[in-house]
Amino acid sequence: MINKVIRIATRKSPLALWQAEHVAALLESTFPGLKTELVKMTTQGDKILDAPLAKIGGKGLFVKELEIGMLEGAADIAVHSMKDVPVEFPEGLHLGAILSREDPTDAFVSNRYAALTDLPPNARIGTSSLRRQCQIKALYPHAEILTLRGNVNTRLAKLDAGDYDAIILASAGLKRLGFSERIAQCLDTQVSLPAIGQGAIGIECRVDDKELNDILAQLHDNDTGICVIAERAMNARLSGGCQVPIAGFAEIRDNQLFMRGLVGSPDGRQIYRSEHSGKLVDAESIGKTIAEDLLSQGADQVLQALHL
Ligand SMILES: NCc1[nH]cc(CCC(=O)O)c1CC(=O)O
Repeated sequence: MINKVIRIATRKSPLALWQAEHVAALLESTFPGLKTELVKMTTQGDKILDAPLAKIGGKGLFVKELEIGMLEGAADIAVHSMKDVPVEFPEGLHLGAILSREDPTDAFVSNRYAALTDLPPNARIGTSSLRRQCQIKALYPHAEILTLRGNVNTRLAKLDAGDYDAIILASAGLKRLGFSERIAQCLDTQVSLPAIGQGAIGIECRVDDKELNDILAQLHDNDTGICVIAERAMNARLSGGCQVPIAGFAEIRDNQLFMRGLVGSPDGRQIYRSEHSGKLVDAESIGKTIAEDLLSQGADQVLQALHL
């Protein structure tokens, strides 16, 4: 019996609440006696809905307020989509656990077309992700990419209102919220390489809370953790947030780590790719090697142009 209440900081979007409630249920079922409480917060990323995230600073917009909550003692843990978590943590905080990954792919969602390849050349596609934009434009240079912000439910409503021929969203978010039937096609990772950490949920906590860290360690999924380490090592070397056209996706096959990375220009005209594999214990160096490889191909120029 653990007599303890864990206060979980979360954003208020339906997906954030689903993820926080998922962690609450996991904790309560794994540790009899343990109770949880949700501490609902609003982040900068939730407030600024009219600008593409890339233009308003990107990094950490969805996590900062939750981190301050933990440092000030208003909450014990914060539940995040790993995709939204910057590679550097504030002093005193770290990841206590990463949960097993949900479907990492991007989803093609449309009310008129069954697959990306069915779209007419000048189709209107909704996404505010430069990573998705870059990969779609590389394949379909005539596609028109239109801004699409807001939470998953809002984005589906905008599609239904007829603003777009199709939209691209993370499959994981749609599946978690019960919208699997809205997915026309899960895009192959060769077509749309996912974002670093996509589909994985991370639990952040204070470094110094030993009892809490021991509890969280039991929820940790080792394989997902290794893949996310490799992906984030690539991102650290490229100093990219989730709002730059960077993709990175690691998988474990036959006890080997296999990873692919990509950097491109938003218009899809330049696209650099790299892949490496190796031992699981070398996850971090595999991610870093991919980053070095991309930089040596010319990715640094693409990234610099975006940071101006
Ligand atoms: N940037 C917002 C965000 N952060 C995490 C997810 C999806 C869930 C996940 O990747 O775990 C989404 C929505 C989306 O990209 O469609």
